[in-house]
Amino acid sequence: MKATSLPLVVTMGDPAGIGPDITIDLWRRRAQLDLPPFAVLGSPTLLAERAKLLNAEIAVSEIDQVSDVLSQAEALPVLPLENQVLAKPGKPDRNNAEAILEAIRRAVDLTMSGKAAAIVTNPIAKAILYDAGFGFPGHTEYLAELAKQHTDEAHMPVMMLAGPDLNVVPVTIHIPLRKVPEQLTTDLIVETGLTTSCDLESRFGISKPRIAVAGLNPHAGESGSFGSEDLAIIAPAIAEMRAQGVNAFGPLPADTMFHAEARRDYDAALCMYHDQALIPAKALAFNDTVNTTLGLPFIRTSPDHGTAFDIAGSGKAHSGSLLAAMKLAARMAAHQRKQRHVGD
Ligand SMILES: NC(=O)c1ccc[n+]([C@@H]2O[C@H](COP(=O)([O-])OP(=O)(O)OC[C@H]3O[C@@H](n4cnc5c(N)ncnc54)[C@H](O)[C@@H]3O)[C@@H](O)[C@H]2O)c1
Ligand SMILES: N[C@H](C(=O)O)[C@H](O)COP(=O)(O)O
Repeated sequence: MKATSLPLVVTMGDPAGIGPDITIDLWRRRAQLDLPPFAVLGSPTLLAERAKLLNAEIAVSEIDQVSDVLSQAEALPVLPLENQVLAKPGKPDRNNAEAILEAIRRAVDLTMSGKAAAIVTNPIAKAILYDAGFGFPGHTEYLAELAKQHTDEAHMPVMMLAGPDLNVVPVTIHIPLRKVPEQLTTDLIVETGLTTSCDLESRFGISKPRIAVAGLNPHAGESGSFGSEDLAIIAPAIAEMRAQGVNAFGPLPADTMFHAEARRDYDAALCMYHDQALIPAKALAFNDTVNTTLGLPFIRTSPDHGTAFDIAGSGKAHSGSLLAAMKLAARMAAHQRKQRHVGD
């Protein structure tokens, strides 16, 4: 494994999903994959059982602190959770909710206290957590709340799906489609665009990132004939972003902005709702795209897929997106370290 100054922390995700499977698969192939060092926040027993089920000949070791990762390379290093984890693959259980959330909380604590370089989250099933009283739509919004608890400042989290040939940002995220027009405001688009531009520069090293802004309606509204939001809400947001120094342009008709030639013109596409952004990203590169949260005081990445309960424990889960998430987290952490050195 590649030496970086601090390891990553990888959360267990829903233990009944494919998080354990893909984590085990990457560990099994760690030498050939040149993985950054990492510790899993999860259940050593569950991971050992899942490895056995998958016929993966790996050892699992319980560690006390993240730094123990650096001195042992033989067994998958796991920081055990205080909450109990009992899970059968493919059978989500709300009794695991506390453990799932504990892993996320502790990952933030470890990263904010400087013991880990970045957080990589395995997928969670949101409905299970809602049943158990979880009050946030997903990781993205929960991580912003945890960041606030650490810093006493509000943070607006921005979801970006980063793929080999396409970065997309949904301005509205986990809301019903019918609520998109009412929640889409010029201010929200501007704030999302500013964070995207700033973090593409500071975390990805892209100088003066080009931000293509999608329209909401067919043909970006066809001059107002197919809807008013493109002219009344999105165009003023682009003007404001440009006034604040962001290299933004649009609104573009969403159906023609994702083909290969169009993608060469921008570094990220700012999209108006979840599926407008995530469909092209996942269609182009499902196994290589990473979900990352911008706008927070720590680095977080995640695979672009969900818990895939239908294939958990079967050996069919592709681990490419988790691999890409780990590598991107390590790359962003290294970039941040380099920038801090320059600033010293
Ligand atoms: N980062 C996250 O925590 C995250 C991301 C997306 C969805 N989810 C959650 O996951 C749950 C299930 O969501 P879904 O069914 O819409 O999406 P999903 O990504 O879990 O599954 C969609 C389909 O893709 C397949 N698939 C997914 N990942 C795969 C992989 N790595 N290898 C091979 N096949 C794979 C699944 O078997 C399934 O057929 C939901 O509760 C959702 O909220 C979580
Ligand atoms: N919207 C994401 C997707 O569909 O891939 C997913 O739900 C993950 O969201 P969080 O990272 O907020 O859990």
